[in-house]
Amino acid sequence: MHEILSAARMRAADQATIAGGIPGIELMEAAGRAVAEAAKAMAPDGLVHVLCGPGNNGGDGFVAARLLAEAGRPVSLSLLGARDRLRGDAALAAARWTGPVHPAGPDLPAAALLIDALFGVGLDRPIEGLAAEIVAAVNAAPAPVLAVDVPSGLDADSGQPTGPVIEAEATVTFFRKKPGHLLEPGRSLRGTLELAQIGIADAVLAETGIDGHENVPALWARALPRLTGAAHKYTRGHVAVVSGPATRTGAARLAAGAALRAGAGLVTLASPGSALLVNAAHLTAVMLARMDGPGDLSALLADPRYTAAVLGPGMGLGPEARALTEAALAAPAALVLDADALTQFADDPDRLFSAIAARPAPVALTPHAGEFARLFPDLAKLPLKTGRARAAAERSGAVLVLKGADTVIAAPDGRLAINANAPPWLATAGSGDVLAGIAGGLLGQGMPALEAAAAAVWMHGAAANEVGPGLIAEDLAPALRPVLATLIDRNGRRT
Ligand SMILES: NC(=O)C1=CN([C@@H]2O[C@H](COP(=O)(O)OP(=O)(O)OC[C@H]3O[C@@H](n4cnc5c(N)ncnc54)[C@H](OP(=O)(O)O)[C@@H]3O)[C@@H](O)[C@H]2O)[C@@H](O)CC1
Ligand SMILES: Nc1ncnc2c1ncn2[C@@H]1O[C@H](COP(=O)(O)OP(=O)(O)O)[C@@H](O)[C@H]1O
Ligand SMILES: [K+]
Repeated sequence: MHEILSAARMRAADQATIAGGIPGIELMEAAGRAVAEAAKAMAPDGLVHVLCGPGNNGGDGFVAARLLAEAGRPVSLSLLGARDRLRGDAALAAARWTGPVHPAGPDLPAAALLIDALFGVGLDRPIEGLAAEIVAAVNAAPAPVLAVDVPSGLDADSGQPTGPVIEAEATVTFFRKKPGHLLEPGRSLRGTLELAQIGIADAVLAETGIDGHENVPALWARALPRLTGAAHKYTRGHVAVVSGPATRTGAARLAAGAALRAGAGLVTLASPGSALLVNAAHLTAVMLARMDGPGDLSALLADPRYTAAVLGPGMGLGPEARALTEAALAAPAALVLDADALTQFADDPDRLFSAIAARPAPVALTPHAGEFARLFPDLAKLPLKTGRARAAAERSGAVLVLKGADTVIAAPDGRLAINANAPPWLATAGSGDVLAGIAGGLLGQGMPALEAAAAAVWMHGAAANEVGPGLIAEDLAPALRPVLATLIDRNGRRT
């Protein structure tokens, strides 16, 4: 259920189902039924007004209107375009509606609920003219809006509005979610999302392929580190986190604390001598090692007990800082490169990618959009965030975590997950450092890189939800405890 389908793949799934013998009108009846049920739940009484468009999305609206009327609800319906221009299943669905069909316009009746069945995945250009006036009127109306499949005007693949767009309280979509339901601003515009099954068999996915998954625990829960009674701290991995200079140490400590909380057996902060005292004053369970330059870091990481290292948070730019990252790239540990450790390679990204290609252990890169554009200036111009992440993972050979409200995680082999559990109060200084630490903690426990990165992003969002508004980055690591408790039971088993 967590696969994601683009508009084109969704059409292919519809078509394959119809070719397999299930008439399209049956799918449309099932879709309309799901919309009608959602409408009843949203507005238990009062008028439901259904706005139908000229394609099959409008067809779903005709079905929902009929079923609501049959259930005794007052229903009115308006159609954008001429009734005799309706084709195929939409024409069939309209023929089964026996109530009046009003011409659609911006004058809306006072309704308890508006159903937006104007445009679905067939939208292929910006909404203009009369349709745009209707969209504006719907958004200005006091009634809540239930969108059919996608809020009209939203591009189902990118999550971007093509122009004027409906702001929905809720959306019912069919068979599988579309990328635009999870990518911002689509995720905000669609309101709550219900996934309805309409008679398309899961088996069609083998034929259509998928565009990725929603990032949910089912994707990676089986890869979580398994704790047995025989565990000792060295079986749980040792993570090194590289500290910045004396005036910029907080970010690395945030990452180190998060790595420990994510389950690493030991975490050592590798600190320049000049920053040792300030770091020491703030650390307890996290250990401290003096590290003055790339030679020291290479020597530290040559110890095979170091299973992962995190570089970037508060690290700084310039040749010395970059030499540290080069030393880490040459070491055997798995790596998380974040923030400055990415920007250090802005002048020569290929050098980073060839170092990644040459090392046996995995690397996760965790850029936000700005850092991404420095490493992948050409890819930053691609229209889809999913496409940007996928192409960057392929080029770099690393697992790519393209952060934001809608973080996308991509592997070089094409696997991809879109994260949708992060609340906006995560947008606060230092929260990215915590994410890098969680990822390092999971990688250090031997979790495969895509799974570790996806799990880290999900846990980060879940921890932020535990904390709630008012969150500061320091709150996140403690909040991992209740999150981990939902994933791992008291016997150390994955739940
Ligand atoms: N049997 C099935 O396949 C099932 C499909 N299902 C449902 O069908 C939906 C997809 O239906 P769809 O493909 O007919 O496209 P849809 O979203 O209704 O819009 C296309 C229409 O709008 C027009 N148009 C486009 N852009 C426009 C614009 N900016 N401004 C103005 N007009 C514009 C375009 O006409 P054009 O002018 O381009 O000729 C065309 O008439 C899907 O989201 C789901 O809800 C479910 O019932 C399950 C079974
Ligand atoms: N609006 C938002 N909603 C949810 N998560 C967000 C939002 N904005 C940022 N985040 C998350 O917060 C973190 C910010 O990281 P980053 O940009 O590196 O900031 P910093 O360097 O201050 O830690 C990322 O994990 C990102 O996914
Ligand atoms: K719609």
